Amino acid sequence: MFPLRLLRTARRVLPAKSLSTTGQLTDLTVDNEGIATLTLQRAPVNSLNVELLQELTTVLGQVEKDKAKGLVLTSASPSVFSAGLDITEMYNPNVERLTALWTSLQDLWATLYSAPYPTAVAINGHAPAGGCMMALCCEYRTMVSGRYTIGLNETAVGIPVPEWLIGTMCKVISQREAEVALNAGLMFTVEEALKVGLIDETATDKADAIEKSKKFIKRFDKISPIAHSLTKQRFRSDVLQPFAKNREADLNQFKYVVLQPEVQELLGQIIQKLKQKKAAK
Ligand SMILES: CCCCC/C=C\C/C=C\C/C=C/C(=O)SCCNC(=O)CCNC(=O)[C@H](O)C(C)(C)COP(=O)(O)OP(=O)(O)OC[C@H]1O[C@@H](n2cnc3c(N)ncnc32)[C@H](O)[C@@H]1OP(=O)(O)O
Repeated sequence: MFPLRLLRTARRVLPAKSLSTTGQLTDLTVDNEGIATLTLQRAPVNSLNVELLQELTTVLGQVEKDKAKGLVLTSASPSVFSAGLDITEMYNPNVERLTALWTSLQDLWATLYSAPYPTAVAINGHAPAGGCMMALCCEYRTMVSGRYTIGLNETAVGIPVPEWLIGTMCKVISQREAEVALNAGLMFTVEEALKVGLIDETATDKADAIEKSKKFIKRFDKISPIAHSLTKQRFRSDVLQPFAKNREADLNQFKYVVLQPEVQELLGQIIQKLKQKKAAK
């Protein structure tokens, strides 16, 4: 049996104003064709803390409920799509908050990865770790050309990559490319990302990236929503189903790893480095 939420029967085209909302950390607008644009706006780098993760999942639920034609994800920052998980949430953490952080990340991944509507991302800047994760969940990736990087660098910050995220990456680039990159926490330049297929096309700027993303969403105008959502589900179910069974173990492993003294030391060093970099600017 398929989860009921995947049986998407019709898309509604509502006037822009009826669906648009602005949360504190995100902005949702819907154009006249019914395409939703969700913008991350947690300055300065859209790092994913508990509140941003939860707000994103709530807004995605609203996009689904309102039957938008599709979703474009982007960021309000001029040079960063998202810096990934908020490192300060993992350093000397309160364990309850650490639990909420990982549970909220799991919720966001599961909701975006299994979204029954078409999804595209306009990556307008750096997209390390959790930033790359959100991009990988979408069905189409456009990235603005420039000196930006994208990739899953978790091992570089002392965190092993969970199986569901490895699975998500291996659906997009070859297992060989993924293994080489993830084991060493390598980041890709825009050109490298295009070459390995991590992104689908480049864009000249954010407006161009959004336009290209919308063009992708419009490909589904003549496709039955049920045919689209069930086919998407079938492609992704081998990653989604084991994840659903192992959520608790995944959470426990994350907490165990993050609380190791050597990981705490590494996170402290990264925070220091980021501070020094800022001071040197
Ligand atoms: C089975 C086992 C389970 C365990 C599995 C666990 C995890 C795996 C999977 C996925 C989850 C995701 C994990 C993560 O996302 S970890 C986070 C990794 N992120 C990074 O390493 C990015 C670090 N940041 C940067 O590289 C750069 O900031 C940037 C994004 C390239 C942007 O550079 P720019 O020059 O534009 O800005 P600054 O560097 O000057 O930064 C400005 C400002 O933002 C602060 N900041 C940057 N990144 C973060 C961050 N990730 N969290 C919190 N804060 C961040 C930085 O300190 C500056 O702050 P200031 O107060 O000085 O203004």
